[in-house]
Amino acid sequence: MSKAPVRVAVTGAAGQIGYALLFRIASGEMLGKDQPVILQLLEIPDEKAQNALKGVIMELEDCAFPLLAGIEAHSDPLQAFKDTDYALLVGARPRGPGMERADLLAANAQIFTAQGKALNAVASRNVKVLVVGNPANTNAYIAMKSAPDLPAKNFTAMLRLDHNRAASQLAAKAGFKVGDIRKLTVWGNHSPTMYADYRFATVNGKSVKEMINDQEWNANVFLPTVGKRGAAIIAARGLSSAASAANAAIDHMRDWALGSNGEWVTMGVPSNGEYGIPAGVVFGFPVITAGGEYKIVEGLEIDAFSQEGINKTLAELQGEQDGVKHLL
Ligand SMILES: NC(=O)C1=CN([C@@H]2O[C@H](COP(=O)(O)OP(=O)(O)OC[C@H]3O[C@@H](n4cnc5c(N)ncnc54)[C@H](O)[C@@H]3O)[C@@H](O)[C@H]2O)C=CC1
Ligand SMILES: O=C([O-])CC(=O)C(=O)O
Repeated sequence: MSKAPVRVAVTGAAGQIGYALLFRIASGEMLGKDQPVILQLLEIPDEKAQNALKGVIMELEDCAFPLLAGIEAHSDPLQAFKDTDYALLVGARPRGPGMERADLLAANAQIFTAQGKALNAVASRNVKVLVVGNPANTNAYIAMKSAPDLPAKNFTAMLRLDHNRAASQLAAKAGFKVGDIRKLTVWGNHSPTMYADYRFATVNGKSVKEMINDQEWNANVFLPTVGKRGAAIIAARGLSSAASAANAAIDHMRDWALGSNGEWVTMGVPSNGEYGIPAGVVFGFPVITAGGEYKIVEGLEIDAFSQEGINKTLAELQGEQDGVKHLL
């Protein structure tokens, strides 16, 4: 018997990530090739954006995806989030050339307060929320705080792009297939301060750290390359990453919904105090997912270099949170 459709809300649906994301959700890449979906798309109440959204919907129709059970266009989050099972909060103001992420904080805080409240009012009580729009961790924190009737654990931020970037850099350096890496993680904020950590990573049972054996490369090449990759793409393309961001969003939601088969993945999730991260801070952690739930991998040894990296990204996140306190 075929499954009942689930509702997937996507904000910023007419933007560049939306354009790389919606077709993959509708084709079953996110929730499985047997799971029909209803897309509930949100754009700002602006004629140009709403027209662009109409065009995207025409293209979705023209794909004749068998799993696409319905498409809705909205300009009000209270309608877009009605009964939604999954919410991908992409819509936000992207960073342009020379712009710092901190500049985006105030503009985006307003958006995520309103959207958190709307989710609280009308979404499924089990809604799984992924925040992509930057600053992603803090926006997820704002949405979570604005939705007191929903479980805090259901609010997550996207660190998967950083994770995937780190995996590719390591594979290129050590000469293994990127899909063979296990036990990689990225701690902290989705920003240049993130701490990508391959101390536990293995390829076919062999330690990646031992394969590379180059702390100077780790500190002075690998970490800055991964941390500044978003800016490098903006400098090259004149636009921020879109296809790779959409791909990471698919990876994040797929693994959360369908399980990671015992493997580690990185998700930005509210801390329960693990690794000394204060409770409630939305932080990148290694997690294992199963049965629609994630579990933070605990008990990993944190050496002095890693502790310094974690402290730095935590301090940045706490600074961002302090900056929005008055809005919550
Ligand atoms: N977490 C991550 O790893 C990454 C995050 N990003 C972030 O994702 C966000 C989206 O990026 P793009 O799609 O490239 O931007 P874009 O500017 O192409 O599209 C954003 C869309 O969101 C819409 N929007 C703005 N405010 C909205 C609201 N309140 N409700 C609904 N829709 C709204 C805009 O009208 C626009 O169509 C940006 O904040 C960007 O910085 C981008 C790459 C990676
Ligand atoms: O850097 C940006 O503004 C876009 C982004 O989050 C990324 O590519 O990681």
